Amino acid sequence: MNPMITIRDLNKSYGSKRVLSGINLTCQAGQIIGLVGPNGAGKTTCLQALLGLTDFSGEIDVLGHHPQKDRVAMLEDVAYIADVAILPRWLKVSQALSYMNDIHKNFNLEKAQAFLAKTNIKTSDKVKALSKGMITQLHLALILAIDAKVLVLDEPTLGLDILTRRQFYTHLLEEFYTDDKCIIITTHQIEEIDHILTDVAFIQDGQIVLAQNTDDIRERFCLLAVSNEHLEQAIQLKPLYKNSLLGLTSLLIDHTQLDDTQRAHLPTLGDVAVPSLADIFVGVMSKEAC
Ligand SMILES: Nc1ncnc2c1ncn2[C@@H]1O[C@H](COP(=O)(O)OP(=O)(O)OP(=O)(O)O)[C@@H](O)[C@H]1O
Repeated sequence: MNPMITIRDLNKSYGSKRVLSGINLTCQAGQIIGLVGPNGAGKTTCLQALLGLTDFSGEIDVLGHHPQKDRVAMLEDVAYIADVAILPRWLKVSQALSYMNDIHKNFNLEKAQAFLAKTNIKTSDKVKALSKGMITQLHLALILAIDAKVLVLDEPTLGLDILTRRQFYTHLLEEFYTDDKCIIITTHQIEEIDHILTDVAFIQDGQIVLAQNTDDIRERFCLLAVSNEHLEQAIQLKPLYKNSLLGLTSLLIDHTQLDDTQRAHLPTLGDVAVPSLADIFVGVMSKEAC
């Protein structure tokens, strides 16, 4: 099956400043990819290139379209939520709904209304009377009601309270996602989407440093909790990251860096646990040598 999105050797500079270097990424139907990286890593720039919002060098194919040359055709099947939701302040919610219904052939009015019914937003409200979080909710209602094949979400829950953030991800899975679609999502709150991601791509200084299926990545790494007695031996395993608390040290270990004997020896040094994606992210991004 052809990927829905292919990015090959994507590079982007602003003046003399290189912000994306040799990015390669593919996205297949059914995948929910988390593009995760620290501030300024290049996440938004990468999504903007994908959406044809900025020029770039390299190759990008979205559903057979070039994002800049075939942008209009591409956008029929691609929906996008930017990290800043901007809607005209004078607009009424009812007008926003009918506008979307008129201009987008894949917009499902009932879906948007059902989403809004779970919020405090009334169709008679004007945008200027909504709080920041409510404007984000309205924006999400409008975008998630588009029956798009590809959904691109840049920090979609920024500014939402925790209940609404959870509701959003439940809604995303139950009402939007099907296995013939793909979703790319950036967030700083990786622990909140840990359970919905099929894949992650960690980006740092404009480069993908790790891209892997989430099941494989959880098998690849482990968290080893050791007491001081075994610490010296455990450090020989070249952990990516260590964190000491109350006499126990947690070490993030990459199994691929160990031989069979070292792997077998791990449980004799301490408790071995499956790390969260946030643990792995911190370990991989950490520049501190152990
Ligand atoms: N229009 C621009 N002109 C010049 N530099 C820019 C521009 N937009 C982004 N950059 C730079 O590109 C780099 C990547 O920015 P980008 O917004 O893609 O990062 P990000 O990973 O989305 O960060 P954050 O998590 O903080 O939103 C940063 O160093 C930023 O300063």
